[in-house]
Amino acid sequence: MTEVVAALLCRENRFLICQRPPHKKRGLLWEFVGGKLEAGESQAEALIRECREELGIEIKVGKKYMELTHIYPDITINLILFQGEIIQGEPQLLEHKDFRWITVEEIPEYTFCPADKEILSRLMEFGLQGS
Ligand SMILES: Nc1nc2c([nH]c(=O)n2[C@H]2C[C@H](O)[C@@H](COP(=O)(O)OP(=O)(O)OP(=O)(O)O)O2)c(=O)[nH]1
Repeated sequence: MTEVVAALLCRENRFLICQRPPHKKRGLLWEFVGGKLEAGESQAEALIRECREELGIEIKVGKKYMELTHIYPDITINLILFQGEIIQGEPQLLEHKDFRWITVEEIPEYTFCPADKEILSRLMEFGLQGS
C-alpha cells in the first residue's frame, strides 16, 4: 500500500484545491496538495516537502483530519489528510494545472479524485468550522 499525505489549507471560509496535470494518473482531477512519502520521511516531512515542491509554500502541519484507504486499478493508497497552515509564500503553479480557493458549497462544481469522496462529504456536512 502506498502512503499519500495531503493538506487541508484554509483561508477565511475557503480551502485550497489543486488540479492534477493532464499527463499524470488521475490527470485533470482535483485534489488536495500532497503526494507519496519518500523513503525515510515522516508524514509531516513529506507534506512539507510536497507543498514546497508543488506550490512553493511553507506550511505548518496540524491535526489529522481524515485517513482512508482507496483501491485504484493501478495503486492502493492510504490517504492521510492533515490540516495545515501556510506560514510563508503564496501558492504558485509549479506542478499543477490550476488551483482554486473554494467554499464547501462549491465542492459539487469540481471533479475530485475518487479517493477524496468521503473527505468532501465530511466537509459538505460539517463545513470548514467543523474541521
Ligand atoms: N496529493 C493527492 N493525491 C491524491 C489525492 N487523492 C487521491 O486519490 N490521490 C492519489 C493520486 C495519486 O495516484 C496519488 C498521489 O500520488 P502523486 O502522483 O500525486 O504523488 P507524487 O507527486 O509523490 O508522485 P510521483 O512521484 O509518483 O509522480 O494519490 C489527494 O487529495 N491529494
